[in-house]
Amino acid sequence: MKTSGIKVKFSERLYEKLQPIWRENHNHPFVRGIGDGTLDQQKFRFYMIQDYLYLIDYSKVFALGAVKANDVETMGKFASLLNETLNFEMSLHRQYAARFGISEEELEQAKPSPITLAYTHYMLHASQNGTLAELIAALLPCAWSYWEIGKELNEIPGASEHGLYGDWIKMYSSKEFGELATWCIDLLDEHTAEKSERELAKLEEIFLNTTRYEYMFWEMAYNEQMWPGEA
Ligand SMILES: Cc1ncc(CO)c(N)n1
Repeated sequence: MKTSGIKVKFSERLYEKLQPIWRENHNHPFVRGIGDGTLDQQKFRFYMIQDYLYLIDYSKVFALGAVKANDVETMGKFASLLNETLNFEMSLHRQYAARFGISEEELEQAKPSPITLAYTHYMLHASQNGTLAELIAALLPCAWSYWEIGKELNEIPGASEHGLYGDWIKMYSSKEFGELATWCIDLLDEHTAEKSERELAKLEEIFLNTTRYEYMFWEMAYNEQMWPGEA
């Protein structure tokens, strides 16, 4: 039996599915507040600390990617992503922390909120127990959704020049960050080209779960949500 010759890239299929969640991200008061500069600084401070903790575990997913990769080129890419996250992206957080009077030590010793913990543990679980494709499906929404948000906010006149939030917008709309996101998208497409529908369905579920966690992270930050009974 002949089937249609046109094969949709897996990332294109995911792009369709993630639309409703991304729309919620872009409309979220936290994201809008970064864009128009009205976000409460206290909420941003809370977010920065939680995001730093998040990125520590996210970096470990890249390290696991290097372990699971089957060729030197992919290993090298994961090594670059690990380096970029620890030494480029996270330096943004360290700079913001310094502006808020938070030491690096305090940053690392902060406690993760329930959502931070749930999201990072879900990603680490999928990465440790799954295939390389599952690992990439788990990590992709992070880079991809931030790049989209960064680009969108960068379109707002003056937003990237804002005294506090401008640097955040510059980071996530930057060419370097975009390359990181694009590389993850391409890698997922490469690793899913030959997969069965059953495997793709599993990857889609993982991808959509971390996409949902991205939304929940904005919500958590906006509400400065810690454990019940804790400030
Ligand atoms: C929660 C979260 N998702 C994505 C990114 C982008 O790396 C980030 N810094 N934090």
